[in-house]
Amino acid sequence: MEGYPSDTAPKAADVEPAKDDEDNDGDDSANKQQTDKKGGENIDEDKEDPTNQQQHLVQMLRKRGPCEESRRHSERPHTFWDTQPVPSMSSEYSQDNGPLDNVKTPEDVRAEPYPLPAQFEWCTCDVNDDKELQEIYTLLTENYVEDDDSMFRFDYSTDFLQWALKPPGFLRKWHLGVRVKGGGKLVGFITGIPAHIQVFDKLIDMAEINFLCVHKKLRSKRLAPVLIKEITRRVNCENVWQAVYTAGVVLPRPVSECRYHHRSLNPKKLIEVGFSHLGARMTMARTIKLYKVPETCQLSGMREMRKEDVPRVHALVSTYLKKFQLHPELSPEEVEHWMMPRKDVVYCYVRENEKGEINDVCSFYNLPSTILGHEKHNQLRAAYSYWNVATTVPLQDLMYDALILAKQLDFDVFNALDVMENESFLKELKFGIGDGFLQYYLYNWKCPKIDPQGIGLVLL
Ligand SMILES: CCCCCCCCCCCCCC(=O)SCCNC(=O)CCNC(=O)[C@H](O)C(C)(C)COP(=O)(O)OP(=O)(O)OC[C@H]1O[C@@H](n2cnc3c(N)ncnc32)[C@H](O)[C@@H]1OP(=O)(O)O
Repeated sequence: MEGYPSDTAPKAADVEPAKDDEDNDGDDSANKQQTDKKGGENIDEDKEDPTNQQQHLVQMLRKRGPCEESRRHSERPHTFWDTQPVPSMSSEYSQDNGPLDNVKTPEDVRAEPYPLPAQFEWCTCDVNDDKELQEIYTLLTENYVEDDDSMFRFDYSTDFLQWALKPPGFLRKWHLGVRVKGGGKLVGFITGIPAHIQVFDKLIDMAEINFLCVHKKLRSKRLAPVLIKEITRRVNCENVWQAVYTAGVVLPRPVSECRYHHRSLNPKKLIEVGFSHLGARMTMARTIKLYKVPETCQLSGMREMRKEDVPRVHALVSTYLKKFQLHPELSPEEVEHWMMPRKDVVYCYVRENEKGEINDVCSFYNLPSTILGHEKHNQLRAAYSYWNVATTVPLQDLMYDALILAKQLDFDVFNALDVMENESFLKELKFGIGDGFLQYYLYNWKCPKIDPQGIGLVLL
């Protein structure tokens, strides 16, 4: 997937902290609140109620819908997408749940790769080869998703790419590259990984498509449609006819429109680098205090997930995900792959009770961004909320510990989409709404539109 709130922006909106946020400044101690008030920083002195201001701003942002650029993008003709089996922008959402194309077999699939402009050639990338992995890393780190103002660019690490691209059953030929002819520089990339995705009542073998990237010097030359057609061909050759993907841009046609929310962990740095801004009538000191979290977990029994936890974590996660209209059906091996902690890549914690039982689990992954052209800071350390299941405590309490753990790991910001049951904790835990959308898409599938709360899928 792509994870900036829209291709447009990773930046949190300038949301002033709500008054009740001030009253709940991280360690949730009543004593502390009193001290604060005594301490002379009279947070209630403003005539306008900041709670109302925040709600007003959130409502405005919600009403505004996709940013203007995305809207223009969606209203123009789509030379490529209009030829593909995706619902058109103008049609009503379907009440059915099924494929758009006629049923085909791999024998119907074109045998030869699609032609590329003369100076380029296809390559199948080998992420087990350090040199090739480094080439992919360089292409992405220099050319992948940026915010609208080109202040930040995703910086997926090589370890992250290995993890993202080699789940159980991965196919090397779905790691597709474009090189300058003669084994030259890698200039284009797109990947698929296999997944079983449930959409309403149907379970479908799909490809999850990600990491579409064309070198900056080769933009707007219609290379992306060729990459998409060739990955489609390679996926179809395996008798797979549907795909799921996310993007910041609006294309024909989202099955769901979700939003990122951001929780500052290191507000000073976030403000210094322009990710967020000091709210009106806020000082840096008050902002730092507002976002302070305790040093240690507040729930008892929180510990890192271990290999022997896999069966139980699988049971918890797979039962939980069934609630959502769009979700992956994960095998125990997939849960092990996606959730076992990997340093600097993915973090997963379980809550074990006195009887040694595990009933709650939270996880987040590490996706930093390069900060472009900043003299003091060059990397933004962002944790992204992943699979979280709370059965013995409120989800909010579990996620509060996730924030604490992310802070211990020195993350600057904790990002979460409004998918699954995340709305239940976003406001209380002082997340600010992002300024863009993340669109979810299905390829060769029509179905009713799904609310963010019906989405049980997080793509990397
Ligand atoms: C069954 C199996 C199916 C498998 C496939 C399922 C589909 C998978 C689909 C891919 C899922 C990817 C999931 C992710 O990885 S989302 C991440 C996308 N990557 C980036 O944003 C990185 C930075 N940007 C770039 O590298 C380039 O700008 C890209 C490569 C994005 C476009 O290159 P360029 O800027 O040089 O443009 P062009 O002249 O070659 O081509 C223009 C055409 O491309 C359409 N376009 C632009 N952006 C996207 C986009 N994000 N998804 C789909 N289509 C996109 C655009 O609307 C236009 O078509 P049309 O509007 O005229 O019709």
